[in-house]
Amino acid sequence: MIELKQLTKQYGKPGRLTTALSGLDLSIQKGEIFGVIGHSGAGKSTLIRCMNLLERPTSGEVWVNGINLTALGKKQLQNERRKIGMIFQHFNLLSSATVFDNIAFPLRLCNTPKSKVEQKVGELLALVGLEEHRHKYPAQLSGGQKQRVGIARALASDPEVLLCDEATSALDPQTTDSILKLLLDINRRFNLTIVLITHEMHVIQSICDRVAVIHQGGIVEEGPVTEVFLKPRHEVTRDFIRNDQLSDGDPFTTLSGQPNERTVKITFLGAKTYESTLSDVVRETGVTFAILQGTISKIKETPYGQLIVRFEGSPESVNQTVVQLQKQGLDVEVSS
Ligand SMILES: Nc1ncnc2c1ncn2[C@@H]1O[C@H](COP(=O)(O)OP(=O)(O)OP(=O)(O)O)[C@@H](O)[C@H]1O
Repeated sequence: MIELKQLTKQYGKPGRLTTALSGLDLSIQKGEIFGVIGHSGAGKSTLIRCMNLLERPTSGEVWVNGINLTALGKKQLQNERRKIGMIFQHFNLLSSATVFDNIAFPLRLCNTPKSKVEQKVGELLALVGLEEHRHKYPAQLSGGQKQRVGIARALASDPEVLLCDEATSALDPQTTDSILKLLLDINRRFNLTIVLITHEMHVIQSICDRVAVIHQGGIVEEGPVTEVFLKPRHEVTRDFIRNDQLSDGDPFTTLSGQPNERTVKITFLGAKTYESTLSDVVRETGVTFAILQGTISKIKETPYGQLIVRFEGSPESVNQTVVQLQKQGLDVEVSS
């Protein structure tokens, strides 16, 4: 659906160049919600703005729906851009236009008949839950309502892709969740491909199917959110997860065990999260355990659990416990 090939973007003049993206490759499938996470300055905004050529890459190609946007002339690019909606952190609404007129703007731009504009904007207002606010101006709306207008406006031209540039970063946690829910609903109803950039792991965890971690203009880790979130490989990814869980130290890496103790990290995914595997196995092997840290939560709709426990028992019975847990399909990592 979206293919970025060897994308490079440099700003500035020769001799004083900043490289925002360096030879980045990325592939996003139709109908998925794809998140890009990275720290400030990593290149997120540049990346998402290159996807509709709001920002022209210095080199490389941007393919959307089988069309190489980077090779198109002005007119053709304008046509293709209509299929790519975008929403922004600060909403970018026209302050002197009503909610209705903001949403109608892209339709009027391409000379849509008045009755069709009325009908389409009416449908979009219902979709984003703003029917009662159609005559208000942006200044009379809350942040969440403004973003709903932004979403409705982005959907007016029936796009195939929706790009979200830090769309919830200016909102409080509750409003963020309601906007994320709306995006998920739109994704499912219309099979709309959604690409979002964020610096918040919570956003990725709530609605994304896959995630890429961007650092210094390149992708350092990429995969299904369940994999990247539960088994982060890159230090930057681990950083995001640690900060998100507000943990002030990981007992898995900071505690050293006694000879008859072993610290292990057990990861439960899906239905296994709610099964009694751990207590069944230790009852059999005679090992005792203390829970040092634990989380049970969801990644999108998939439940998961992660426990850091200290097993105590003979080395043989502890080893047997680990093997048994793995046999039951749990992911068990033993601290070295
Ligand atoms: N118009 C510009 N001119 C010069 N340098 C720029 C421009 N836009 C971005 N940069 C630089 O490119 C790099 C990537 O910036 P970008 O805004 O894409 O990062 P980001 O991950 O979106 O950061 P943030 O989360 O702070 O918005 C940074 O070093 C930034 O200073």
